[in-house]
Amino acid sequence: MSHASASASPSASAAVPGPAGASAARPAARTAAVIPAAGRGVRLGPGAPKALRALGGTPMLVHAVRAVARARAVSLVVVVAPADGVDGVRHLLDEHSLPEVLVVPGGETRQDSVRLGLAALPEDVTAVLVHDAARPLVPVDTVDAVAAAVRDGAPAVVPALPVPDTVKEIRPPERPGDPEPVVGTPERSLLRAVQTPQGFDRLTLADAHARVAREGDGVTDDAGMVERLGVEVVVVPGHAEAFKVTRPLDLVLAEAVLARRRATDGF
Ligand SMILES: Nc1ccn([C@@H]2O[C@H](COP(=O)(O)OP(=O)(O)OP(=O)(O)O)[C@@H](O)[C@H]2O)c(=O)n1
Ligand SMILES: C[C@](O)(CO)[C@H](O)COP(=O)(O)O
Repeated sequence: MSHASASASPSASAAVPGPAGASAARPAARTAAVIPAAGRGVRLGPGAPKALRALGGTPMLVHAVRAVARARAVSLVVVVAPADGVDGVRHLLDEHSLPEVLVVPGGETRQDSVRLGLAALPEDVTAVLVHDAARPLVPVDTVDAVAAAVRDGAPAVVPALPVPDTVKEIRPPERPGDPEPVVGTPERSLLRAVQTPQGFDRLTLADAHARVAREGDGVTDDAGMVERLGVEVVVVPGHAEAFKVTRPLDLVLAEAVLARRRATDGF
């Protein structure tokens, strides 16, 4: 990401061959990253909001911003902060030499926060990567792979890994506390555990969010919203270190991964 100002810049244009081989002006792709960071981190346990919890002495959010900003394709980063914590997050990013990152207030759900982040993007942004602050250790190669697939024309891209466990589908028990009846075992070779950043053509993602907001329906990831539009989502390889810090044990693992990186790579 360039260290120029994050404010909107005039659209660049590139001459590209049209369908009949003629040359037509098309806006050059400008890729932004939206980082939802407005969650409380209830599953991680008591403490500061999850994105502000320390990992190797640095807030998780700062790791996540640096991880996506390292990608060459990303020219703008928007952080979606807790609505009552925008000034604090602004200050934190300034302290960590990230003044060019935009900070906007988030909403009640992840879906609301992503929608608010999208609304803050300048008009010339044509591609968007949505990345959880809670995935602070995503390798830059994964970010690059997602951005490249969008640049190559995929309207929606998810990084994902095969699922190591056998997965059961259950039916909610009739009485809370009763054992859960198993209703099926999906074919594991066809399952993928989905990570972030998820990459999108900007208009496709905005349409998907508008539709889900209208229908008042919750979906746990952005690609799931695009699927509802009937638009194809494709998978690129994810990475084991792009895991989400959700529960206390995840933080132990993240500290270990970071310590190993610092010992071997120097950061
Ligand atoms: N209202 C919300 C809820 C979540 N998120 C963000 O979405 C990402 C993935 O969500 P998750 O891991 O579920 O975070 P939390 O909602 O904070 O966790 P929990 O459900 O345990 O409270 C996180 O970076 C989180 O900050 C957000 O921006 N706004
Ligand atoms: C977007 C996501 O990280 C993809 O795995 C995930 O769906 C977020 O879910 P959560 O319910 O906010 O943990």
